[in-house]
Amino acid sequence: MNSSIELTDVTLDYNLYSVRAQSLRNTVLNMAVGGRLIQEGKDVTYVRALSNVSLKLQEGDRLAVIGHNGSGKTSLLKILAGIYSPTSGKVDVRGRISSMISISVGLDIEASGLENIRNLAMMQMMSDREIKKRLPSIVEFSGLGAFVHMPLKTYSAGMAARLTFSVATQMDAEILIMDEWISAGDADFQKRAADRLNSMVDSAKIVVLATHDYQLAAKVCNKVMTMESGVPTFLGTTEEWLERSSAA
Ligand SMILES: Nc1ncnc2c1ncn2[C@@H]1O[C@H](COP(=O)(O)OP(=O)(O)OP(=O)(O)O)[C@@H](O)[C@H]1O
Repeated sequence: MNSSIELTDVTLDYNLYSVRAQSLRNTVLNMAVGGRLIQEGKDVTYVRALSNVSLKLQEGDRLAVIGHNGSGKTSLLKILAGIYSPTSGKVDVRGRISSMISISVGLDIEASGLENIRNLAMMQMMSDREIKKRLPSIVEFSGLGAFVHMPLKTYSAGMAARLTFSVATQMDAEILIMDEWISAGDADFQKRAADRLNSMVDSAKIVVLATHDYQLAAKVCNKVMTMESGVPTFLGTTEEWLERSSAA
């Protein structure tokens, strides 16, 4: 089966259960940073993080999603990864997805590194057989050694990052969804992490990468989508985008 992504008029609202708009009286409700705050009566009741986003990607496409803080990049990736359903519109994603956005959500600080690796792998939809097969290489790549038997609460931030990265990048993804180019661990680990990410990007059929880094976008991606307040402001090839940016 061919991998593909098709979004049609996708809108995503986050309900806020009413935030008194009076406290926002002196601020402009909709600014360049963040999604659109939607007001009903006196209260702000939801944030429109994505507004009528349509997108078609096929095998070979590497899309960079670029925008200010709060413009909707992560929300879009979460929709693609199936973490959120859209408020309206249609999402059709075909292919095995590896998403490197929400993986650390499933960490259990009381459990050992090894138990956490198993849990995270299960959340990545790996089968028991696959986990068993891949466990040694996940542990080896993490470089955590005997620490994999210790509870996660004894880990430094960098050690925990090594663990999640090692699991997230162990799958053969057809569709790779990334929120920023992950840089985990110390200098030595970062070099190995970059090599692994590069090879994942090479072998994935479709890549979607949210980034603030224009150079990285131009290097890795053949398509670019820019976003402002949840609205796509440009969608085209990287060459077109570079031409526009240099003309602007
Ligand atoms: N759980 C939530 N509840 C309410 N609003 C949210 C929630 N998550 C995100 N938002 C809002 O949705 C909008 C889009 O956020 P999103 O995280 O998608 O932006 P982003 O482009 O990824 O930002 P950044 O570059 O800072 O990571 C923002 O206005 C944000 O305040």
